Amino acid sequence: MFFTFDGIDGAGKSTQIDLFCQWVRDQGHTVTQCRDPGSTPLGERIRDLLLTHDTNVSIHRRSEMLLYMAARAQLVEEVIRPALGRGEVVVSDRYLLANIVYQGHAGQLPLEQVRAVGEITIDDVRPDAVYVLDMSVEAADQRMARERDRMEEQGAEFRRRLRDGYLTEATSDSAIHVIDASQSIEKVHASIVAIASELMQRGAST
Ligand SMILES: Nc1ncnc2c1ncn2[C@@H]1O[C@H](COP(=O)(O)OP(=O)(O)OP(=O)(O)O)[C@@H](O)[C@H]1O
Ligand SMILES: Cc1cn([C@H]2C[C@H](O)[C@@H](COP(=O)(O)O)O2)c(=O)[nH]c1=O
Repeated sequence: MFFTFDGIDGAGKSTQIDLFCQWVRDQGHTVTQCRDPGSTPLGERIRDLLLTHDTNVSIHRRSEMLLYMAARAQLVEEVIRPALGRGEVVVSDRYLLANIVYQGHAGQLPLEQVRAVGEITIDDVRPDAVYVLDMSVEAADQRMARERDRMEEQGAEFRRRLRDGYLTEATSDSAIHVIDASQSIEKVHASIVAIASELMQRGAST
């Protein structure tokens, strides 16, 4: 099975992914954990380009969208598809939804273009569940007591469009589960596990 985690920066993705991967292992499964962009040599180079502050490198929003897409195409072919083929559970820190929301809804590129290129990158490798960790921008900001990367520096208005974008996408895609990330770490984990348990049981019985 394939699970992805997404949401605005600071909502607690890393914390929940670690807990979730451990829970999946405790159920007796082998887990392949990856991040988008990243987790391949090409993807990690692209990640560096996209997230590092470098005044000598300007990145237009369309170039940004395509760089994220290229990293993901490589991730699918080098990591995700092979792991699913081996029968492993794949857990990805972000995936196509982030492209649609960051570069489409918040970056204001035409959504139909982002979706169309996105379909090329994933080549039918779709998550069984997409967890969107949702909380107010102000509360997430308070959790981000660390140095911000290039994407995280885009201001409150951009971040508000991100949150709205995630919530909008969730209304039309039944694979997306919006989780109230303002709850305690344990409660957020329990909500995530409840959904995964049901999906895994359903998968085992078909
Ligand atoms: N439910 C929670 N309640 C209170 N604090 C939390 C909760 N979840 C995470 N935190 C804290 O908030 C901070 C940010 O968490 P984390 O690094 O998991 O989120 P993130 O910034 O979304 O992740 P990423 O680095 O993948 O973008 C950390 O200090 C973490 O301990
Ligand atoms: C996949 C993807 C990601 N982003 C943004 C979202 C984050 O700000 C960074 C990734 O870093 P994190 O460790 O996952 O927080 O990149 C994006 O803008 N578009 C994408 O497709």
